[in-house]
Amino acid sequence: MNECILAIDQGTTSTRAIVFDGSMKPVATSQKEFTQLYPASGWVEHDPEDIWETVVSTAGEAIAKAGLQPSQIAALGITNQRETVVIWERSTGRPVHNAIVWQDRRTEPLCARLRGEGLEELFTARTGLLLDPYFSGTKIAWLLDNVSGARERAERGELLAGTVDTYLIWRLTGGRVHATDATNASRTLVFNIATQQWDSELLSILDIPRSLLPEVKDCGDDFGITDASLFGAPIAIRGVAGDQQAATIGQACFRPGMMKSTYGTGCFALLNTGTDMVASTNRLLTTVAYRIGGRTTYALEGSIFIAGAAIQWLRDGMKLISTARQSGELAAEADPAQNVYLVPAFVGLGAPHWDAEARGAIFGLTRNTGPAEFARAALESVAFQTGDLLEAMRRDWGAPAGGTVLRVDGGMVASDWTMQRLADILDAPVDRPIVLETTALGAAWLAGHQAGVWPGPEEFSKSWALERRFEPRMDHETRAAKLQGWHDAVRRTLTQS
Ligand SMILES: Nc1ncnc2c1ncn2[C@@H]1O[C@H](COP(=O)(O)OP(=O)(O)O)[C@@H](O)[C@H]1O
Ligand SMILES: O=P(O)(O)OC[C@H](O)CO
Repeated sequence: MNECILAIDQGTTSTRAIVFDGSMKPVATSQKEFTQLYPASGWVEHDPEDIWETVVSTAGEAIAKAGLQPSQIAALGITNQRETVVIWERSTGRPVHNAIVWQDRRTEPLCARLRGEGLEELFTARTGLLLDPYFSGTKIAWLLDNVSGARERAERGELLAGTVDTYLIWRLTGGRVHATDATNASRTLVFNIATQQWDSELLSILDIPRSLLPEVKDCGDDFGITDASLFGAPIAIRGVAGDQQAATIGQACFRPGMMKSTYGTGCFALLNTGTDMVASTNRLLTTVAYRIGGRTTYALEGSIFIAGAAIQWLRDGMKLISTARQSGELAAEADPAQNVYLVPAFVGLGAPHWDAEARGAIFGLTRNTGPAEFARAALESVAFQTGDLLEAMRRDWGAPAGGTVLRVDGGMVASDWTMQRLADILDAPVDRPIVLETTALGAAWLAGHQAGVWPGPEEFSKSWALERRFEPRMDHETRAAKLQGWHDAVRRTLTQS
């Protein structure tokens, strides 16, 4: 029986395709970066054609590297950068504009107007989100209002919209399937997470025609079959989830209280809250963790916009290092007596502050401050921000029975120094698994399970294996002093108190 699964992980800066064998191990990978477009300050776009090209080429390459015929792939799972939106022509598949990326801040004036009209509470109650430019809804509204003829064409039913998964499913199936999954839908600002339906009142506030939007399916479902001409044989698309939710699945966080944090460009921590839709009083998001067999599991999410991107800034902007790996080596040389704090609000601050107008700041510089202190401040900022998220989660949900254990993944967790500092600042163990491609693994599991060739959640959970646990080692006084310094730096960076 064919038990190999292909996963496509369409991320913010690159696309990865990974083939997993029947024992759920990655056997072949292909990765391609693509161009980031910054047409104006605070704007971030992707050319959908770039996204498409990297998906098709990496998928083909991964299948070939695995030494398989496409017909030997049991199913395809898709996971994707969330919130990023595309609008395209129903008849040709041609996008009417570049994709507007999750990091893009152009819709802050619209968000501010809606907040000013007192609508945030309504949006939060229905969607679990906040009125921040991060989410898809205001981006769709911007496209309809600013692309010539788009609104009229949308009203005539000529256009379709979707997050990146939806756009890929449309193209992979040769324009036959317009669908998304519940996790991606839950990031759009127009999806009611309690009823699991598009919300007509929110759609009307944002003036988005319902006909633009896809059908919302379970994460493991029938999303159609890829056009045979793409890979040489049709492949069934059986799993879809937003990348942070896929990582939650890949980390086997299936029980309430289990938590993962992914450190890529940004950092996203998700706490499984089971069937409880916990409303945050600490500015966290309530979101769909996964929907399997018609049953919705929820999560509390803390989203930080800059994590690894701060290391890219050290490398490409400041030119203090030539590889990301050097950041940890440099940080280890920093002077313990210097208290330098970086608040990486390069594109505003996400959870729990949600200050779109804040910008990055550095505090505590002296004549002795050098590259090592900058590197430590950048890496520590990731630990401090995670600490703020976990504190908010504790307030909203309480401490998990048996104490907090954080499962980590993403490019940055390669840094032992950062993981140790994370455990120290959190005062909690940090678990790094052997398989770090948890996002792709989560999508693969959804597809493999749905296709009936991979085991259920319990059996899958047993395959999760620890590579290293980082135990907290910092003394109480040092941690308390550092946290105080960090909170003081954040307070001075915020534009609103
Ligand atoms: N050894 C390291 N130390 C610190 N940061 C690292 C290290 N290796 C990679 N990174 C950071 O991790 C990020 C890449 O992680 P990845 O999970 O591939 O991101 P994404 O999926 O968001 O594109 C980059 O921002 C890079 O700066
Ligand atoms: O593509 P990543 O890994 O940077 O993840 C982006 C998130 O999905 C944004 O919400």
